[in-house]
Amino acid sequence: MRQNNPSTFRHTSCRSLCWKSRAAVTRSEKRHRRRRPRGKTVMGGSVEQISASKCFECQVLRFQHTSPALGGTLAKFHLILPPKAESQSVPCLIWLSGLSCTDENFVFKAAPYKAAAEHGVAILVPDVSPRGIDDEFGSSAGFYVDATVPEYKTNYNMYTYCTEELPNLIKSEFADSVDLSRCSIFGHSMGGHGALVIALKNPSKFRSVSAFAPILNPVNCPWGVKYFSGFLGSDHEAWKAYDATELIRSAGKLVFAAPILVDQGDKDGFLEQGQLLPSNFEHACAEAGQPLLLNYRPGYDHGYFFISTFIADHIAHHANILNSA
Ligand SMILES: N[C@@H](CCC(=O)N[C@@H](CSC=O)C(=O)NCC(=O)O)C(=O)O
Repeated sequence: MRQNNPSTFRHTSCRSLCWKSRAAVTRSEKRHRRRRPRGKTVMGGSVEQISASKCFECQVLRFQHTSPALGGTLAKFHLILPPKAESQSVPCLIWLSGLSCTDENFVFKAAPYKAAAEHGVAILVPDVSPRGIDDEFGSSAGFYVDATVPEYKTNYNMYTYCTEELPNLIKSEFADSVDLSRCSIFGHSMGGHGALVIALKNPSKFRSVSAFAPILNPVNCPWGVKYFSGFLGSDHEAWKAYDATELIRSAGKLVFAAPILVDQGDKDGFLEQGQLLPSNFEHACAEAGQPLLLNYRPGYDHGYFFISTFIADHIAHHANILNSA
C-alpha cells in the first residue's frame, strides 16, 4: 500500500487501482487485506489477489492461482464476502456460469450483492474452463466434467477443480470467513448442468442445489453431444455420469430432501431449440420422488436480465437451508 496524501491511498496490489477515502476503509476491508495470500503455495499453486471492490457492503474479491487440476494453467475466480464474514465464517454458495462466460459475467450482471449481504452468505464464482490453451474447442465450455480423451484430459478437469481443488483452496485460505461445511451450489445453463451434476454426485458436500435455465439432459441435446463427444469420447455410458436426468434416474430415489429449485424463462431460445430439456428432468424427478420446484417465468429469455430478476429468490432459498442447521 502506498500513501498518496493524508486522505487517500492506493491499493497497489489491485490491478483495478481503486482509490478510496481513508474513512471508507472498513474493518472488513482491512481484515481481508491483512489475510490476502501473497504468492503462497497452495496445492502446488500460487494464490494472488488481483482486485477488490465493494458493493452493497459485500467485498467483491478476485484471485488467480496456478491450478494443478487444470494442467498448471492460471485460473481466476471471484469470492463475494458479505459483511457478516467480518466477524464469523459464513455459509457459501458456489455459482457456476454458462457457455462463453468467465468468472466475471455473474459478478457484473447477476446483481447478487444485496441478497448476499442480507442473508450473510459468501458466493464463490470459478471460471468455466481452463484458459491459455492452444485450442478453441473447450475454451469457455468446460462443461464441468473431467475429460478422459488424451487431447483434453490434462487441462479440462473442471469437475475436480470445482469439487476438490477450489474448495480446498478456500478452506485453506479463507477459513475465518467461509464455512464450506455449509455449502450449496447453483448455476446457469451449462453451469446449471454443472451445479446439478456436482450436487447429485456429492450430496454430502452440498445442502441444496438450484439452477437457472439449466441444460438438464445433455446426453440428448446438441450442446451436450458436442462437448461430451469431445471431452469424454464415444462411450455414451460414460456420458451418463455427467447428466442430471440420468443421475436422478439411476439414484431412483430422493437425493435432496430440500426441493431442487429451477427457474426457466418461457421465451428462452435455447429451450425452444431443445438444448435444455426440462421435461425430461421433471419426469425423472417425479419417478424418483425427488422434490423439484420448476418455475416457468413468462416472458423471460435465457440471459442475465432473467437471472438478475430471480437471483434473490435463489439466494434466499439456499440461505434458509444453510442457516437452519
Ligand atoms: N454462443 C453460445 C451461447 C452463448 C450464451 O448465450 N451463453 C450464455 C450461457 S448459454 C449456456 O451455457 C451466457 O451466459 N452468456 C454470457 C452472458 O453474459 O450473457 C452458443 O450458442 O453456443
